[in-house]
Amino acid sequence: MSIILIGFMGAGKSTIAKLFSKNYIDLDEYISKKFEMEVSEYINKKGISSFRKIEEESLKSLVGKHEIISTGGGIIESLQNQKFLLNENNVVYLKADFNCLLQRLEKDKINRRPIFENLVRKELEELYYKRSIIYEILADEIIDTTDKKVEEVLAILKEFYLA
Ligand SMILES: Nc1ncnc2c1ncn2[C@@H]1O[C@H](COP(=O)(O)OP(=O)(O)OP(=O)(O)O)[C@@H](O)[C@H]1O
Ligand SMILES: O=C(O)C1=C[C@@H](O)[C@@H](O)[C@H](O)C1
Ligand SMILES: [Mg+2]
Repeated sequence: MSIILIGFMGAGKSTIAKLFSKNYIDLDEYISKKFEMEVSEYINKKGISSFRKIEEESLKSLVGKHEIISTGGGIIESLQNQKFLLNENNVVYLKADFNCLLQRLEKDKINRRPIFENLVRKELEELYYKRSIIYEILADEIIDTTDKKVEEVLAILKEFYLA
C-alpha cells in the first residue's frame, strides 16, 4: 500500500512525504529526474498536456512501490487520475486556506511553479476552489494544515497510519 498525498500547491505534500518515510517518492522529483530537467522547464518546453500524461503514467507505475507518494498539485486535473485515486484507500488531502497557501508559495524561493507564476491572484483563487472540491471527493483522510507547523501535520499523519 502507498499513502498518497494530494492537495493544492504549497499544501506541504513534498515536505511531509520526505519527513514521513525514507521510502517516499515525490512525483515532481521523479519526473524531473527522469527527464533531466526541472518540472517548470518540462512544462515550458513540452506543454502542460504532455506533463499531465507523464503524471498519469508515473502515478500508476509508482503506487504500491513506496510507503508514501507526494503528488503535484495538479494531479487531479486528469480524469484518469481522478478515477485511479478514487479506487485507492489511503489518499490524504493536505488542505489549507487560500491565503495561507499564497503566503507559503510567495516565500518558497526554491521551487518554481509555472501554474502559480503565470496566473493572477483571481485566477489562482478560482483554480483553488475548483480543485478543492475534487481533492475533498477523492480523499480518504483530510488534514487541515492552516496555521499548523510542519511537525504538527506530520504528527497527525503518523497518528493515522503508524499508531
Ligand atoms: N505546515 C506548513 N507551515 C508552513 N510552511 C509550510 C508548511 N508546509 C509546507 N510549508 C512550506 O511551503 C512551501 C511549499 O511546500 P511543498 O513544496 O512541500 O508544497 P507541495 O504541496 O509539495 O506543493 P506542490 O504541489 O507545488 O508540489 C515550502 O517552502 C515549505 O517549506
Ligand atoms: O498545481 C499544479 O498544476 C502543479 C503543481 C506542481 O506540483 C507541479 O506539478 C507543476 O508545477 C504543476
Ligand atoms: Mg510538491
